[in-house]
Amino acid sequence: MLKLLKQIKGPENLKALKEEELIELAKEVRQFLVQSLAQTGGHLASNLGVVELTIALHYVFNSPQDKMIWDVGHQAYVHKLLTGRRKGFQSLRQFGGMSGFPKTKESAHDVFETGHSSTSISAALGMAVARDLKGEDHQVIAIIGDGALTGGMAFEALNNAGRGHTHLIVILNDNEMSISKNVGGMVKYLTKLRSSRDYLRAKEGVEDALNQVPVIGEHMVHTIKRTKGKFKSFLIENTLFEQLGVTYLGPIDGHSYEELLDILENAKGMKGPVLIHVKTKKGKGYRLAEENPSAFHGVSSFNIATGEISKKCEGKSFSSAFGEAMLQMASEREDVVAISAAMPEGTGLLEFSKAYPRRFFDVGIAEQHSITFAAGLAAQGIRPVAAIYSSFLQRAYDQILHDVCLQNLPVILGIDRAGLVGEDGATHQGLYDIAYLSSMPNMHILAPKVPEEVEGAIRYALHLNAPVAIRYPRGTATLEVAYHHDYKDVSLKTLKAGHTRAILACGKFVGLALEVSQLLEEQGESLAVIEAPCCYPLDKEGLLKIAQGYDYLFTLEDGILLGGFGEKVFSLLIQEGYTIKGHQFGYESGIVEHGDIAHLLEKEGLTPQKISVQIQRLCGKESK
Ligand SMILES: Cc1ncc(C[n+]2csc(CCOP(=O)(O)OP(=O)(O)O)c2C)c(N)n1
Ligand SMILES: CC(=O)[C@@H](O)[C@H](O)COP(=O)(O)O
Ligand SMILES: [Mg+2]
Repeated sequence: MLKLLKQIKGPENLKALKEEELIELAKEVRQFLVQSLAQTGGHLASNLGVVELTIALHYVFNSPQDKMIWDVGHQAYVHKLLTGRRKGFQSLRQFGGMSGFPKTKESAHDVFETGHSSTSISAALGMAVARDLKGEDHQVIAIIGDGALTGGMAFEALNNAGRGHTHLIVILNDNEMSISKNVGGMVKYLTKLRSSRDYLRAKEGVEDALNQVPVIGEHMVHTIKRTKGKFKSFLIENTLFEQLGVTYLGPIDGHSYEELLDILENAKGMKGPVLIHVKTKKGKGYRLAEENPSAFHGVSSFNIATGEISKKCEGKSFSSAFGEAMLQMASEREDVVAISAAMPEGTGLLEFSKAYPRRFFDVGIAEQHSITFAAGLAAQGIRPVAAIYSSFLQRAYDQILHDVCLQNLPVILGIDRAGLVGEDGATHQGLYDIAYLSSMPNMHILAPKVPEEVEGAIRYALHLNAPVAIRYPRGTATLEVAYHHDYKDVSLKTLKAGHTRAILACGKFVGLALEVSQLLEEQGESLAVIEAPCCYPLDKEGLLKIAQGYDYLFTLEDGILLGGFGEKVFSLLIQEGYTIKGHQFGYESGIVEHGDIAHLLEKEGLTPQKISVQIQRLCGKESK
């Protein structure tokens, strides 16, 4: 059982294996990944696809002297396994356990942290230039997927790399998949490269060898044998990459060690930037994942035989409510269109994409573009709704400010995964959106507290005719129907009366505020609960009434405190000449690591228990 894998405590043990043993090792790695992730959950399909590639990389290169940068980083599990972290898989993505992404603190082999897409080539180029400036001698390798290559930054980096002579290696892992099927012109181009035999021509060090190989026919595949070895890869000239100044090698079979070891060994000695096009199969080796890679992209624990997911979301998620509401809006208004940046499943827009293919736009992993594209649509009278996860929307800060808000264009942002997302960790927690959006002119931020309010929020946003962000969290939330409202107006709403003290909350955390109030009530204390359906701009009139009616005001938000909702509340009160005692509850630190949400909230002091104790203390009372 896992005879070879168990011997591997680091890349040196891998290097001690014979080439023939690598095939068996790949089997063991796949077996381990499926069994382990069936328990813990994680990013399965992408990792199953890069088993041979990662083994070959660690066989040929010397990590950590040679630097490997994993784009997105969700496919770095095999790298973790080969660099002494097998035991860490027991606690993968759990609170206090091993991260699902590369982490510099976790291992010297993780040289650059990722989580968001399309950063690897820029970082690799920076590291390669630093190496040359410092007179060092090592390799820098970026491993980027075809999905991540749809992100503009990857092209900015290639463009930059291509104009210089800095040596770096870019591995393009092409499995024709993003989370869903990959989309766009680049994908078509890669497909053409995968199948084309017209371009084949030898290049660089193999040109001499090529001259000695008889030309079999203009359109036939040239097998190029290197004098020193058995370099059988195809070298295609005039690719887009070549024209940018990056040597293109491939495409090769990413599950064949013969091809992988050969090409990696050769790429080491080449000059300038080199891109190796590697074809792989997402989900390889686990039939269910091969057949449906999207379903096994990111999973929670599952049954290996049936693929059935064990932890199901109970109740309707905010994302599904958003998807349903968008279907409804589209049926009512012809001007409504939906935009996704490579996340139609995650954002609940899959049905919309099928029902309204002409009004649905998956732009790839291109958040920046998605927003300016939406601005263009809005400028011409269309009503675009772009559904993007909170943390990925950070990519589009200036597009929202410069292209949408300054022109006051009616672009609606469906900000999914706002607040804690849990297991994906620091790179993915949606903590910053209120802080950065509320400083933008003309922007409105709505925060439905239950999925049932999402449709009302979209209707209200459409009626506003201005930039509107609707933020809602991962998963679901439930509250008694009596607390729901229909977003006909966004004035502050008192959900529960109280005297002297009030808590003002927004979004899903309104539920938490109600729990705090309940707990205090059980101790004979009162705390009024007030909801802000719109976190920004604030309902000034309503807020001034609160300042007059209570001695203490507490705010509660599922976001970072610095620049957040609470800060805006207290700052407005100060501006208006009011002083009120109180406190802001939210995330004090800008970094919240991975783990299940319950543990994270406990650590952040955001449980009913901890908040109520804190409130009592701040009011100079003992908790009972
Ligand atoms: C900026 C950003 N947007 C969206 C995502 C969500 N996301 C994670 S992996 C992924 C697909 C990546 O596809 P690819 O790079 O081809 O890797 P594969 O999963 O196919 O191995 C997406 C869209 C992200 N991590 N970062
Ligand atoms: C790696 C990545 O960024 C995505 O796969 C992300 O993990 C998806 O998150 P959800 O599971 O919340 O859709
Ligand atoms: Mg891919």
